[in-house]
Amino acid sequence: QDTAPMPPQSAAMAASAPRDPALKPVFDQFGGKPGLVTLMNDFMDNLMADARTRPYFADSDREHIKAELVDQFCVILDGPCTYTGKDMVKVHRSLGINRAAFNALVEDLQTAMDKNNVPFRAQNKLLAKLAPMHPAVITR
Ligand code: HEM
Repeated sequence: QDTAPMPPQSAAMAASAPRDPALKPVFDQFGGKPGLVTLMNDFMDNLMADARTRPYFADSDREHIKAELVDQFCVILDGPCTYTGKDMVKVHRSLGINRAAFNALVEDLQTAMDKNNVPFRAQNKLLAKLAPMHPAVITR
């Protein structure tokens, strides 16, 4: 069908994929949008304290990234937000990110979620949505 909607091809589109209403309780377990703001502060602190990830973020606009991440994760968790940030492929393609750096970032996110008492199952729901994005982010 020429008019059939295309399925998401990659993480580039995942943030704009159809929302999943089953995730609404998970959004609440993250503390809603205020919870995501706090989470992203801790997440970025972890990324900057981690020698594996710090080099990527040291010269970036970290306040801007945090704000975009709040909106993006809010959308992923079916919260009342809109992601207006850049395309995932375009943002990451010149950064030379490998699987080790990706895994390090996920660990730093998990540590931040633990600190914010996000229930383990809710953590896994988010991580399950992020994992398929790796082809958009990893370039080497
Ligand atoms: C699923 C994994 C990831 C997601 C969902 C994600 C999401 C994002 C978002 C939403 C932005 C902001 C986009 C904008 O400015 O409009 C961003 C920027 C950025 N991300 Fe990621 N990211 C991921 C993985 C990574 C990894 C593994 C690294 C490096 C270790 C990384 C490094 C960066 C950097 C340095 C920027 C800023 C780029 C710039 O300002 O030019 N990201 N990311």
